[in-house]
Amino acid sequence: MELRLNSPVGNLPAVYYWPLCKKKGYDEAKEIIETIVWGCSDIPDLSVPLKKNILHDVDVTSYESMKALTKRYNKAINNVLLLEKGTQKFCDRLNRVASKELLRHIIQQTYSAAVTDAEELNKYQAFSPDVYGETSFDLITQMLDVIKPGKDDVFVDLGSGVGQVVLQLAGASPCKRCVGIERADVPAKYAKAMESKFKFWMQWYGKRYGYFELIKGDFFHDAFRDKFTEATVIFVNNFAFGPAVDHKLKERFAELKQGTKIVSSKSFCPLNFRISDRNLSDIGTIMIVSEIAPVKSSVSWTGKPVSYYLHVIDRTKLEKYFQAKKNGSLHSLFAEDAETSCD
Ligand SMILES: CC(=O)NCCCCNc1ncnc2c1ncn2[C@@H]1O[C@H](CN(CCCNC(=O)Nc2ccc(C(C)(C)C)cc2)C(C)C)[C@@H](O)[C@H]1O
Repeated sequence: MELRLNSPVGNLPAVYYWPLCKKKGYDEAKEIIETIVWGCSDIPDLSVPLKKNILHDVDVTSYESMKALTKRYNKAINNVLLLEKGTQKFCDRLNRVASKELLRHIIQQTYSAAVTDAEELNKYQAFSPDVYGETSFDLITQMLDVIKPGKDDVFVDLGSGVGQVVLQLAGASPCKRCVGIERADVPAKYAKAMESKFKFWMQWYGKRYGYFELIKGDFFHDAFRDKFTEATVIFVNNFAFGPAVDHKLKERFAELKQGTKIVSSKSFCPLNFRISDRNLSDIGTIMIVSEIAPVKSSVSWTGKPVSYYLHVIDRTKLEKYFQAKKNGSLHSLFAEDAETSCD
């Protein structure tokens, strides 16, 4: 016994099977109803019938009631598609960027469909993937408001897990490429399913998304050196990384393009780093670091507000240092204040 939902833009329908799934954090009947609401959200003519007729008097525990609900929704969608066929109205709502809230719903729906056994994913990760919509989604949205990536940007998530951040960037930003690199078998396996479910749902709603790839591998592997050199925006949730990994990342950052932005949960260089003859090999000599103030919601599990760090690659900092040194004005600029080093 199946329940079908027609695509509001005439693409392949979504198919659910009865009995529906209902477990911690995943209620398929609720998802069907939310998907019907979102499916109608771009069609003004349906906003009244949606409440008065389509969603009227639904019993999610009864197959007949759910079947009748999907029939009313599919009939309404078919009528609209027939009316709009070939008109400007149809073109106007096709391949637009999804709203933030719709994208949140799509990433949740993608995760629920792709990750069939959430227990298999280790749960100690900083932002456990099964509550992505309630936690990380807003944080990433805030970072996008700070970074404002454009159509010429190439985004990389270092250690991308099942790929939710990459999908959010692909759906919410104009980046020409979004890349995730994940080495562990289980998340990398689920990332494949996430990719296909995300593409299905974005087409179902008729929403646009940028080119993205979720790669399996260790981001330190030589094969991925070009992923660093081509990147212009890098996110790395390095809070739990050890000094060895952070050190090796700094070696990769030394090869980044001028102007590349790195956002991380632990800074790669002290905020008050000052170039001196004693720290010329530190990564701080080629990057400008700043703290991104936490929003109200971003408290960590310790309850205290956490900060994030923006690093911008700027080699002119080093050039200015040598220039100043050359024309001897250095000692006046940098009095004998405490020197800091990066490592
Ligand atoms: C030489 C050496 O020491 N090697 C050992 C270390 C290997 C390092 N190389 C790795 N390569 C590929 N993937 C690896 C390697 N290290 C570990 N991961 C994977 O990262 C995943 C965890 N990810 C999160 C997955 C979801 N993506 C996010 O949460 N992204 C994200 C990014 C930035 C932010 C902000 C901007 C807010 C800071 C927020 C979220 C983070 C915590 C690192 C796990 O699935 C790990 O398997």
